Amino acid sequence: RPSSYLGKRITNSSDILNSYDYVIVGGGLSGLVVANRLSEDAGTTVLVIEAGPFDENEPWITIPLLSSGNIPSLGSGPRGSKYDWNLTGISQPELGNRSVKTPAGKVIGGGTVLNGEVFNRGSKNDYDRWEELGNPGWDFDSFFPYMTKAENFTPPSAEIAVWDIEYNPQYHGEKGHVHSSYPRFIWPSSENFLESMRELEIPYIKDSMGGDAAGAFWFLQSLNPDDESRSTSQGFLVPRSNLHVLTGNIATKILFDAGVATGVEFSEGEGLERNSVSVSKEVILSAGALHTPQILQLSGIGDAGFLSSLGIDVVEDLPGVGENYQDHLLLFTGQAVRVNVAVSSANFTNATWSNEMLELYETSREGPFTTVGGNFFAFLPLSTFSNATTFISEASAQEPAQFLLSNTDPSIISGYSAQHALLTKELSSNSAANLEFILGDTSIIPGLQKPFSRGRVSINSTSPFAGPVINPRYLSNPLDISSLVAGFKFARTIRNSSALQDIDVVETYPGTAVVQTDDQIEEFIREGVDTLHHHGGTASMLPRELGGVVDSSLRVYGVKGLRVVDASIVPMLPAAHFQATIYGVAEKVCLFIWYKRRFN
Ligand SMILES: Cc1cc2nc3c(=O)[nH]c(=O)nc-3n(C[C@H](O)[C@H](O)[C@H](O)COP(=O)(O)OP(=O)(O)OC[C@H]3O[C@@H](n4cnc5c(N)ncnc54)[C@H](O)[C@@H]3O)c2cc1C
Repeated sequence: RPSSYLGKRITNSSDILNSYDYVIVGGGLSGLVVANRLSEDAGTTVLVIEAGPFDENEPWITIPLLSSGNIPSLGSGPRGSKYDWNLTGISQPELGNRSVKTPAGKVIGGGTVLNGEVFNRGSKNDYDRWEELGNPGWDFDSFFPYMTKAENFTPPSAEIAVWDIEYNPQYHGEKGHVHSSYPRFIWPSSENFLESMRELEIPYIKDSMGGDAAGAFWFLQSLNPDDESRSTSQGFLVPRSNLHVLTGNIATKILFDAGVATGVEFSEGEGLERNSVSVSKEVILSAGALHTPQILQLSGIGDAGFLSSLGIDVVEDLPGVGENYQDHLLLFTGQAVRVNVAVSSANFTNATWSNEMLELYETSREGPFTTVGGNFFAFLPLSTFSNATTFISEASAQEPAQFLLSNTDPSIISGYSAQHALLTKELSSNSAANLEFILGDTSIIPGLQKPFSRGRVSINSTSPFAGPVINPRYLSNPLDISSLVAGFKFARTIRNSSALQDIDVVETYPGTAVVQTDDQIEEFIREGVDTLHHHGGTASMLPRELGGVVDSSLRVYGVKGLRVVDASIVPMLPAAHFQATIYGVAEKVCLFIWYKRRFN
């Protein structure tokens, strides 16, 4: 990782130009990808405004295992640190009124500095749905080249390849700026997990990155193979004199003149001076799925009645802003297990062993610290682990509107109904995953991939420093808890496979005697389920009559000179961890921007 950005780095707002061709709000994953492409043209001026600072290459960010937060005795990495917005959602009735902490990167690189480094893509069908919802050019085949464009793939080394890790070069890019590679260490229990999948007749996928991702596979990490350190979107910050990066400043609103975005207002913090910068071509909003709707609403774009109730002048009545929120849900507490192998992640409770392994990493970049705690997982269609017919009849009997908040605009109900129909159809698919199973030697964890529940992110104050109100509405559609209950039971089936019994896998928590019946499992899930940090949908790319906020070129409806480019635009989550997809979204939008520049 570059220890610092060598281009024009600005901390004092008086040092920026009065006007730029493009101003990008948010220097996270998407913002930096767009900044890179736009500034390739030396005659184009680009400013990135980022609320957070540059990080300082702290070991709890760069060392994969330390930063993953997956081994409790090694700390929680950057989560909860000064690089985190430290947000919390509002209390959730379906979770026993628990509020869920929602980490989000407040740093150059955004979520890519905080994330768990899992780098994978969904199945073809996951993206084809985006086009089916009315977004031409976003089917898998059209979108795929942009996902690979961002990637800098390194094939598995000879020592790793002996684990049957194979790859198809056509599924990867080699010229992008985010590294994807396999760590130099394989957890010994992975072999048993691999064998247990074979035993349960789950397809083994040699390379899941090309659109066939329903099965079990080794996963890539966003990992720089040169020094086995975290690879972030900071790699896209190529030093150029026409690319300026202003840190430590919060964008407070987008400025409009007669419906055209003319600039951005920003400030170092509450009670401090507000400054502004003009823009001659476009404002690109890349503040992430939790902050983008906040900035839109503060700028007068959102549901007109709601904005007026807060005294905000309406620039465009767009009820979809902040709606259609989706997240993957993970049962982090899962089933804690104990494996009987000499080298397992349980060994980290032994400080001597842990220090030896850290030294191994520091001296030769080898050993378990190169991993994020596991190497292998499975993304499974519903029929693999449950009776899909029951789910299909329950979903078919649902009236979608009943699962949204009572004050939901009719356009959003139409959009959700269209998504609900696609989700229902997928319940019978063998090529679309419904749940993910993270297979590690301290836990077997199910994660919901195709949520039927939809939440909302909004403001309740006109202060840009107040933070968004996050109402994820987790499990508000009961189909989601049913999937997780079935997944919890299947995790026990995996554990009981003879391949895992060969290493004496024992469930240590919650324990079969304590949590046994469906009701008990359900209660256990409600008490423990957590965010998988894949927030999306809050400025969805959908037709306007389906509650959309941006069109298929990611332009905000009804105004000129403003695009949203980040996880907010994803209309339905793919069954995959999110970053590899979002890198593709940010690469793809540049095509539209270039096209407009050349031909308009
Ligand atoms: C803890 C955690 C773990 C994760 N684990 C994984 C994983 O293992 N694998 C995976 O694929 N994905 C993972 N993700 C998800 C992935 O990192 C995100 O989906 C991705 O970063 C989203 O990119 P984005 O561009 O939408 O937003 P971000 O990367 O979040 O960038 C948004 C940027 O905008 C800035 N910003 C916000 N508001 C303002 C404002 N008003 N003014 C100026 N700047 C502002 C933020 O500070 C931030 O830098 C994880 C995320 C988190 C938080």
